[in-house]
Amino acid sequence: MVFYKYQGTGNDFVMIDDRENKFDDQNLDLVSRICDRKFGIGADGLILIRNHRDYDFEMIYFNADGSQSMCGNGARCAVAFAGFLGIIEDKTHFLAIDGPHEAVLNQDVVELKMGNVKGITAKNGDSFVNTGSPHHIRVVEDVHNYPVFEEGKKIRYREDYAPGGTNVNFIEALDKDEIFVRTYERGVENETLSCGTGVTAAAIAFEQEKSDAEVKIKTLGGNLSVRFHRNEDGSLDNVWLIGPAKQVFSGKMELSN
Ligand SMILES: N[C@@H](CCC[C@H](N)C(=O)O)C(=O)O
Repeated sequence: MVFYKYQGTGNDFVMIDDRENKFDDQNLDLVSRICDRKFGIGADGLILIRNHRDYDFEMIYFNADGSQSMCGNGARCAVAFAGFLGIIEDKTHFLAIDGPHEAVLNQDVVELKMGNVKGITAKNGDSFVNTGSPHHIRVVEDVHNYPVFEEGKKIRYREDYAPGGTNVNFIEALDKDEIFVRTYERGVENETLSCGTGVTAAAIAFEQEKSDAEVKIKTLGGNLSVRFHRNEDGSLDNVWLIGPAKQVFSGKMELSN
């Protein structure tokens, strides 16, 4: 089977054109073997692109361990891949696990419209925001030297997030509209270089004053930006995640069960 590898600010994905529905999406062991960095291709996640009657395409996303959720960087990469396959031109309307999304593709840059967000839940000085995937957010002083893996793992498995768990983001303010974000991702069970739903949640938790905001984000894997509109009841719409998505290589894999 032919596969492609994409990365969106260092969050990397195996991409498969599965418009003929040949990939067994119930075989989660196969997904985790493909994503294994020593015994497989290696990636934070695997994405299938499938046909859908009402949309340009459907994105089926798996974390490296085979679990499923919404993936912002993965969706940006899926849009770039759909452009590469000729399924879309510069604008698209596609379906993901959390519902429909719009996106605009401009060379390597993808602007992705996220789902509406209910609001922010206070968590003892930290925050929680669901942007299609669950995200705990903590503001720290020196994010580069913060023990993201150790602290992230503790929060990920906390009882208040059981049984599903949560992703965990640590953020440092760099300027009035700029933050650095590091994320521990559930389903990868490690820090990734960037997390799209995570930086979106972090931007929403960070910028609580303005009704229309744009936040610049730095991650270990590159730069993103997030803009959104906050309604009077605290809910958010017109939430956009913007950044690069690139094909890095392609190859052929043997599919053995
Ligand atoms: N890397 C992703 C998030 C993927 C899903 C997450 N690990 C979860 O299980 O909630 C992103 O870019 O949003």
